[in-house]
Amino acid sequence: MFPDANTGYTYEDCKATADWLLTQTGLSPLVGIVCGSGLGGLADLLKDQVVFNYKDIPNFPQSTVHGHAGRLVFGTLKGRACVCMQGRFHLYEGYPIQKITLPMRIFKLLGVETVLMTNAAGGLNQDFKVGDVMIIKDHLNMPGLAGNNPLSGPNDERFGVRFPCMSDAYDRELQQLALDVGQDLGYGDFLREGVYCVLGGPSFETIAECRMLSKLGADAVGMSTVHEVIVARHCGMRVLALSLITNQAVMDYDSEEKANHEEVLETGKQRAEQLERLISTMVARIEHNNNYV
Ligand SMILES: O=P(O)(O)O[C@H]1O[C@H](CO)[C@@H](O)[C@H]1O
Ligand SMILES: Nc1nc2[nH]cnc2c(=O)[nH]1
Repeated sequence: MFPDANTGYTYEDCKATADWLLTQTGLSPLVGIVCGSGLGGLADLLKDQVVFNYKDIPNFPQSTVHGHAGRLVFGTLKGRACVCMQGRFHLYEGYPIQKITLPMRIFKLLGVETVLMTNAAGGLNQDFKVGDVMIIKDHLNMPGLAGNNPLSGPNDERFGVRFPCMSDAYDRELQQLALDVGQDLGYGDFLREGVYCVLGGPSFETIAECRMLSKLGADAVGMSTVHEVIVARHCGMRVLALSLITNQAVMDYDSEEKANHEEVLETGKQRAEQLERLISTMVARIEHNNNYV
């Protein structure tokens, strides 16, 4: 379970991949986007695309999950240079945790300052409905609490400090911007804020686990994002993360509901257009001197 120090990539490995990408694209993006399960349509909005299949990128893992296309898309969104992961990596795919978070360090070395992430998640908060979009304000990192943290192993100060702070993991100004943009677009009815809990997966939660996570303060549960957030914050990028509530977590022994990936992808399809508009409007309003227009 504990990552071997040797499974990490060196700064030079990451730099070689970033330089390889920069040479091919000539585009230095300020915004990086990570698409969750079934939410990869966002990448299709980029203009003047340069696309790489993950299998062609040096050091990159492969996407193995349905709903994660496995393409890195460079281009412009609302005139801003962006790079978009159409598909992310998860612990349950069997990759070491340093490997699933490698793209965050590549983002940093490409020049990215702001990372916008999406994911599909189960709703634990009884006030949430399927189709709600939760702005993540904090997380519970279950694999991390058990010792599986992407920063385990030797620390390279060129990326960041040995003991990074996580009380400011989710940028408060970006959260406010998401709320403002959501209100402007008329999405107030389905926009929520809350705490995301990451588990290892791939099995969904038992009823007792859902009840426990809810008591611990989690509003939504999933199998991703947090590892990427930790690595992105370690190297100084600002982060906003959004959870699409694709299913209600089952909390009741009388319930007939059963969590399944098909429902997750189906809800993604239904809300994709609004999520894409929310993110692309945010991209247009992010300023990179740390201000927002
Ligand atoms: O978090 P993303 O990548 O959106 O995917 C979520 O959806 C899958 C389960 O349906 C899991 O991989 C879970 O983490
Ligand atoms: N762990 C977990 N991940 C999800 N991804 C989408 N829905 C869920 C869920 O209910 N549980």
